[in-house]
Amino acid sequence: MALLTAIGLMSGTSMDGIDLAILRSDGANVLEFGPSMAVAYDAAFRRRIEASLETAKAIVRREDRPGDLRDLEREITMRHAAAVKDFIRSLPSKWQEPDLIGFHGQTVLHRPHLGLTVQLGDGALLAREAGFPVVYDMRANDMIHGGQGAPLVPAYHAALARSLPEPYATMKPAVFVNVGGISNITYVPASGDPVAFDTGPGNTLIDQWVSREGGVPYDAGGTIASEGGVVAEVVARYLDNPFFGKSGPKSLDRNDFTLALAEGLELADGARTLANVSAEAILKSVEHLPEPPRLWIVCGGGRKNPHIVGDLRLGAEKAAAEVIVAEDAGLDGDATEAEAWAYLAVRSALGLPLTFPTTTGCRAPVSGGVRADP
Ligand SMILES: Nc1ncnc2c1ncn2[C@@H]1O[C@H](COP(=O)(O)OP(=O)(O)OP(=O)(O)O)[C@@H](O)[C@H]1O
Ligand SMILES: CC(=O)N[C@H]1[C@@H]2OC[C@@H](O2)[C@@H](O)[C@@H]1O[C@H](C)C(=O)O
Repeated sequence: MALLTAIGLMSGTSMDGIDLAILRSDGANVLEFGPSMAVAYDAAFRRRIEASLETAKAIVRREDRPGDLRDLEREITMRHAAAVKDFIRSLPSKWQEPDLIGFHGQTVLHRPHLGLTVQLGDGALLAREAGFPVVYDMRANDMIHGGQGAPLVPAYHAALARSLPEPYATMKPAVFVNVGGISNITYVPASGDPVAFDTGPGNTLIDQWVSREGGVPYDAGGTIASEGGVVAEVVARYLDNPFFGKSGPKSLDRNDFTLALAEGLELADGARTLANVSAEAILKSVEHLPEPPRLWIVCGGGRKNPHIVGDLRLGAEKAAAEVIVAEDAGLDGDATEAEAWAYLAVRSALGLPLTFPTTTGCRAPVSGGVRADP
């Protein structure tokens, strides 16, 4: 089978910037990992993207670009192009000629029940600017085939699960948790298909809270939360949401959960309580899994919040499961999603499925993505 080298670009729901990674894959396994990089968005640009989520609510057809969304799409794409050029310049020579770029774009609207998902990102412009073929718009085809359009990272998690080091390789079922803006999980059994769905708020509520109440973009190292306590009634109110009672496939829009239920808390109590909400939301997913997991592998920015990981560990230990972060298994937890988009670009180029009935609810395994050549 062909071996392809791909760069993956992810700008997720946390809207904190662009993650980049490069790898070589045959579409089934990753044969070699290259370096990764992150480019942070400045605060003003992050606010502009945040504001665009409001504007995007007017979108009816996915090609609509109300207000300044067309300009913003161009700006996002040009920032990705600059990031790719910097990344390639920084790479050892053996990585400098990628076959493909996998481009996620910025999700500004996700309405799975309407079959509508919108990622701002002009793949043709990126291909021209970067000078390499681009695979983009990877969620749309899944929706056309009855899927939620998210999460897409499970195909990659399943590949990672096949190459975990001991003792983790044999600890199945294993669950990969991506604690990004929203959290999502991939359940990998010893045999059979992976099961995946979004599990609830990840970092978004914490970020919004500490930004509004404390003027900082995120609770670095969970230090703000360390000064506070969990307010159990608030956690209970969040977990009362009907979303948690539904089995998968299911996916969330960034704005499906808001700070409304946390209003009135002190800064530190709010940060601590919302970290607990993130952990409890993940633990609740066990109700919808075929069997209780033995191992949780935490990826995404939220693994750096010791309260999220600590609360998850406390809950998991009650069910005799172990919680590790990506690095414990030799993985790069900051780069996982960017790697996933590189891997998915390779699968798209080879015509392999990106999503499955058990991960997004599509009617049959389907490929996806649109290719743009320079
Ligand atoms: N040192 C840290 N301490 C605590 N939290 C952190 C730290 N670094 C990052 N984070 C959190 O992680 C978030 C970024 O996570 P990540 O990059 O996984 O999100 P994302 O790419 O938007 O993901 P997704 O697409 O899955 O929503 C930040 O907004 C912040 O809340
Ligand atoms: C529509 C959209 O962009 N969803 C994101 C978001 O962020 C996390 C979660 O919600 C997940 O469903 C998805 O991203 C990951 C990377 C995915 O598709 O696997």
